[in-house]
Amino acid sequence: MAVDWYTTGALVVLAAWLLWKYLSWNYGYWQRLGVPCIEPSVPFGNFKDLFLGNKSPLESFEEIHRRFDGEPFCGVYRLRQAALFVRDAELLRQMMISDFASFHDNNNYVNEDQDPIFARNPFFVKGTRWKKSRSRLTPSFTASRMKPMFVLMKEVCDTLVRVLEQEGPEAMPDGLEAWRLCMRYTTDVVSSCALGVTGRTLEDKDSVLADMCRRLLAPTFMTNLKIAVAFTSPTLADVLRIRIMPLDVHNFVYKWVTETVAQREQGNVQRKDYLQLLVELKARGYLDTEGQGPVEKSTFTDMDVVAQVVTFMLDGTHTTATAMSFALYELALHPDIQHRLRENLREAVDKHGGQLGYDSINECTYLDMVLSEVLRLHPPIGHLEKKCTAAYPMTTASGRAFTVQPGTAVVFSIAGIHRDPRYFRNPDVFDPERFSPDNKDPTSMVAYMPFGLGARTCLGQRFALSQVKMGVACLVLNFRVCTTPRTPMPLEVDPNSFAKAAKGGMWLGFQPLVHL
Ligand code: HEM
Repeated sequence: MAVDWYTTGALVVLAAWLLWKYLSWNYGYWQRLGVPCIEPSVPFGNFKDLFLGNKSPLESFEEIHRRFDGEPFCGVYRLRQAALFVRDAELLRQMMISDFASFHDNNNYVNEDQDPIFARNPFFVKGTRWKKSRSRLTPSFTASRMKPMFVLMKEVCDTLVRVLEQEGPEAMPDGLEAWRLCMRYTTDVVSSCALGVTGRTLEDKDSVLADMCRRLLAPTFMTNLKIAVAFTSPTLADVLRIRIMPLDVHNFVYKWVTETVAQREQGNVQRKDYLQLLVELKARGYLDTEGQGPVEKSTFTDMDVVAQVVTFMLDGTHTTATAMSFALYELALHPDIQHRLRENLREAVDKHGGQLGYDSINECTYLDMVLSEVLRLHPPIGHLEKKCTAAYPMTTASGRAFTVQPGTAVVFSIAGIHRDPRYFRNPDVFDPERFSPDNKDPTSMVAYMPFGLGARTCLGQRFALSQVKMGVACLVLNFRVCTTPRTPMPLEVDPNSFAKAAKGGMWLGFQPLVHL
């Protein structure tokens, strides 16, 4: 049969044109509403560098925040999806706190069949299911339930010091990669506080547990790509059967947690840890709210227990290891601040019988100031994405009214707001004094949101701060943290990182202090 080249050519051109039309048909959306936006390009919209793996999500969103200087919000396109990008801290508070009913869902998606564990993480749960899950878990994170965990954290801190006394000097002149070190610490703290088991990842950095925790949300180009596709187009994610958690990691954690639960149930073992609360929740269907409100009974399965342990393992290790390693980095770069912190910590510890723990940590205001500034300059979660759940009227800067339609993604850059000179003077400078109780500027405090804002604010904030403060305090009290020839200066963000990470690693030296 003779090939009709004209017809074939015409069909190819038509198919290409239809594809181009399909990918770009939404690109006039913001212009039509009079919302300022950047010209998008097929097929990536305004996120070409993110999809090609040249920039991390944190940097991509921060860059857009900077580009729209003077605008309270703008429109962006990710692939074909039109999203409203909010740049104004007051407006964000209005939308996410006062008008929460219009934005109660996060703009994310995981397929429940492919990722049953992630699908139960409160971060991914939507609507009334989220409300139920949040109220079921909130009692596990009260201050009174956190206090006994300081004793467990201190045990891990002692191991950290012991291990570092051996590894630190051996690793010179390059020093140690601080994120991995902090990840070993946070993994051991979380294993101890959440599961009541000794993680031993500090003693054995190549342990299976350390590997599994790192891979729960492996910072790779493929992970970022899968997340970007799933968040932008759930239908495409379903068709491609996208799974975010690797299958071997899923199988490992499921077996590990259910076996531990069975041991507790059979042996009637009682411990004061998070898993015990979940076992109680599974048995009774509710947790004691310590007088905080009425209790509602619900079914809590083995998969629910596994999912909540993984939520703790994932959210409790990666973000906190990031915060802790950036704190050590800034302290290495600012020896004067490190010295002052050490003096303040010594005073607080002396005041409490030489014990590093709940009381001395809460006593040390300067530690709180340093950490607050670290979380401002280096928020581990650089941007957030919400979904409009009820039509929301707005007005452009030029006075034109429009409505944010249900289903529209509403995004904002925490990193961008935290470095916006409207809210923080000399925003790129590391200066803990901003958070001194006498200096706190109310305008800055409105814009400070490392743990998010509103009813969906981070559930583990108390635990996170306790864990990072204990880790930083024990290191500063026992070592001089310093830069080495391999320390990244200036620091470049790893384009594959989801939570902020330094490209090439965060190399730092730890010189043991002589205690007289
Ligand atoms: C420095 C460490 C951490 C940072 C910076 C951080 C930050 C955040 C942020 C920005 C959000 C989104 C809040 C929003 O949507 O407004 C969030 C949510 C969440 N975080 Fe954290 N987090 C940290 C540690 C932890 C820890 C240790 C846990 C658990 C033990 C945890 C559990 C959660 C959960 C369950 C949510 C979802 C809450 C919901 O949607 O209801 N986080 N976190």
